[in-house]
Amino acid sequence: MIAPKEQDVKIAVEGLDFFYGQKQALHNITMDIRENEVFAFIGPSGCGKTTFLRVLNRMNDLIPYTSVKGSVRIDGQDIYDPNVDVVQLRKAVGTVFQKPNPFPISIFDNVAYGPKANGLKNKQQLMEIVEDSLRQAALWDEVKDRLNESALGLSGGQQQRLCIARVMAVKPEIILMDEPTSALDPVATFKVEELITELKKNYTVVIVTHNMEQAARVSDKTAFFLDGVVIEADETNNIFTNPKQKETEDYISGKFG
Ligand SMILES: Nc1ncnc2c1ncn2[C@@H]1O[C@H](COP(=O)(O)OP(=O)(O)OP(=O)(O)O)[C@@H](O)[C@H]1O
Repeated sequence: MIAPKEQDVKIAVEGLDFFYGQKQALHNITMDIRENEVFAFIGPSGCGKTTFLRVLNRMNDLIPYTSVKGSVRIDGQDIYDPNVDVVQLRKAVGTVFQKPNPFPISIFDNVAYGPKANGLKNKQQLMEIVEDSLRQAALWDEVKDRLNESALGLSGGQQQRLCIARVMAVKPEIILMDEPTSALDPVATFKVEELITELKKNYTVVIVTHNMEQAARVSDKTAFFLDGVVIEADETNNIFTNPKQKETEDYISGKFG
């Protein structure tokens, strides 16, 4: 019998320590995230989930007094190498934030913003990218007749899918999502969760969530963080049904958090 092909490692983190000034927020994290997988980070407030997500596209560089030890490789390349072009890195590794943050311009211009900033002027090509990105974000049918209207007129759930389309438009390889549904109602949350499952066909998705049911629904792998340490990372099913560590079991059974 031929063994199924192992998915390629997309993000390889090794011995990662992270500091805000003197304060160490992440301790010796080693983790592989594979291509076309949805990887969820769970854990109580302040345990370092967002900090670690931001390590993956050097967003923490924007905060002074931070420092990193260890390595993060994407497709084998160390992203903390001084020669890395951070702007290119953040295009390849896009972020969707907790609160939808569309620009106060039209729906079309929101999605076209990145490609235009990269120098694309051809109207036909821009239109194709906008349509394609909105389709991938499962928003096209809802907005195709109002592309020139302000994005601020969309519902919260539509705005979040617009922000996902905006990330898609610059053709990333990895999408980081920091509690992407925490500001959304259950129907909008369901749509974004469906979308995440669809996105993994073409992208690697890393998601921070407070919602354990959400992690169980959308992710292939889950890492449980506690006080800046990854206590356990495994297939999501194992984490929720057969955790190896007592801390994980206590957390998922609601004993703390
Ligand atoms: N800009 C900052 N400066 C100093 N310390 C920070 C900063 N941001 C986060 N921290 C600290 O780093 C630790 C990890 O925070 P982080 O936001 O990564 O946790 P989290 O698990 O994402 O929390 P939450 O679930 O509440 O968003 C916390 O102790 C936090 O206070």
